[in-house]
Amino acid sequence: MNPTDQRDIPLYIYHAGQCDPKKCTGRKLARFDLARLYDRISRLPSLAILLDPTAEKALSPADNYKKGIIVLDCSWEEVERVFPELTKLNLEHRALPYLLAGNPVNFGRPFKLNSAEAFAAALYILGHKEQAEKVLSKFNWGHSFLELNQEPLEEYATAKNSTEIVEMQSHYF
Ligand SMILES: C[S@@+](CC[C@H](N)C(=O)[O-])C[C@H]1O[C@@H](n2cnc3c(N)ncnc32)[C@H](O)[C@@H]1O
Repeated sequence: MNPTDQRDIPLYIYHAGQCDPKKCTGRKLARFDLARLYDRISRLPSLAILLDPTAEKALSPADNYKKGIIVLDCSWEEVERVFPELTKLNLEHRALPYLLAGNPVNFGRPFKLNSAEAFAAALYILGHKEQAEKVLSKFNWGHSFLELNQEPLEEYATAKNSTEIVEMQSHYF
């Protein structure tokens, strides 16, 4: 497990402008200064981790997160089109392991997390549990995400590497 670094990990959102601004969890995090919002790809910090549901490699505590974590806030219908466009950037693409959405839109659906849940899951796996809880505290469904996923999140946070995370997730299918 990573030694827990008490400093918050920088969180970035690339906002593709495809969702209802009133319901967008990424915009809400930016309003609370918990994440920084970008609407231009060129501004994204290089070498950061990009949470990409189409990535081949799973996020694990072995990943270097010092440059921050990026979420791409776009419509789920656009995911297959938009993520490949970002492969030209110098980012570390990582998928999250099996976890259930706790938000009312996709409640109980595996892998289909919203932006706030994706950040919280990554933070938890990387040993930044307090920051994960701070992110989720801004949403009235936030506790559901942690309750639904407590056991896998705790287990994933002990993994040595991506291969181990992939093995672990098979316990929850
Ligand atoms: C598709 S957007 C939808 C955002 C939603 N409209 C909202 O208001 O939060 C969710 C983003 O969270 C991240 N994400 C969600 N589930 C993921 C997974 N299983 N693996 C990696 N990233 C994931 C990705 O960056 C993805 O683009």
